[in-house]
Amino acid sequence: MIEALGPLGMQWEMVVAGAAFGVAADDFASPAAEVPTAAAPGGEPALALDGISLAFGGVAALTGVDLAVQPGEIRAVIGPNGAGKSSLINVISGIYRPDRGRVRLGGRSFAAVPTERLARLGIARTFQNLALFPGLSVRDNVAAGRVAAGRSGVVGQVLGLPRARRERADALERSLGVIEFLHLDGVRGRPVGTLPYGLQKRVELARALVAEPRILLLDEPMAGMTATEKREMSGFVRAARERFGTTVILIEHDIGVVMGLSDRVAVLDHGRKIADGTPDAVRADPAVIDAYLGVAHQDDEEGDTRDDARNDAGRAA
Ligand SMILES: Nc1ncnc2c1ncn2[C@@H]1O[C@H](COP(=O)(O)OP(=O)(O)OP(=O)(O)O)[C@@H](O)[C@H]1O
Repeated sequence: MIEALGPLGMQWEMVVAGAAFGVAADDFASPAAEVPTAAAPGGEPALALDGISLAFGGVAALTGVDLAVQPGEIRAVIGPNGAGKSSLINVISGIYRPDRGRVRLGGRSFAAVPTERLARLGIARTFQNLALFPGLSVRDNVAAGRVAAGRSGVVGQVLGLPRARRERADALERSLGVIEFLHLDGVRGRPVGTLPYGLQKRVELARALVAEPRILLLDEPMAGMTATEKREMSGFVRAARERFGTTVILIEHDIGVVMGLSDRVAVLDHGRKIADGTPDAVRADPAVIDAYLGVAHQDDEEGDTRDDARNDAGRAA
């Protein structure tokens, strides 16, 4: 199957070079920031946040946020604009270092998650704004998601050493499996930039899944999609959880999608977690209704008729 694909040539080297710095930086992670946790067999969450606080200047983005996500759970984080959702996902993926609190992952506790080791910690993510290589094919974009899992390094890749060749073949084979799983076979040779937006978002999901992450962070996976595309995407996220046992944490503005897809929903407001429970419990929670109705009321006063998260959420509450 791999031979039939032909060589990827320079495109593959570009992908490898793009990912190389993250792999090399692994050696420089600060050991002081990482503490083994006491294992709690059977009860250890896939991911836990303990008392996370983060401020930008005088603005408190997150205040004392706790979150425990169980293995295999689909967990949404919602909240009005500016509630702290992106900050939370950026703390989990190591882009932001919290001022206080710790992140527990895979039996380790971190003051700051080492972002260059995300793949090895079993975390993959998608981005709010697409972060694909538009000129590369779907297949090569998806294969790029395997690069950080490789151990041959950029020199081995460029020199075509045996281990690098094996890793490359393995990456392509696994990519084809995920491409088939997400029904992207028909476009696998197409440059990603020529695909409709909804399909590009699906390619991003494929690139995250090919790393076989234990935890998948989805940052607004349905943004800009049509209702049909959102339904399809929800089905693929659910199928991914079922097939790979992946734990999914998603930020999503479409409350209808969130309520239909998630096992549990955490609600942020002004950087604090105000609710956390099943979709039905959260929908009926007076604190959530207050938070969203307050925002909706403010919008009315401003004459704001945007179909954004605040209005969606207000309707849902
Ligand atoms: N890099 C930054 N520099 C300064 N302030 C920031 C930064 N990132 C976030 N903030 C502030 O922190 C607060 C939380 O922002 P955050 O983007 O996490 O919220 P959000 O819930 O993701 O919002 P949205 O739904 O609009 O994306 C806001 O007041 C925001 O202005």
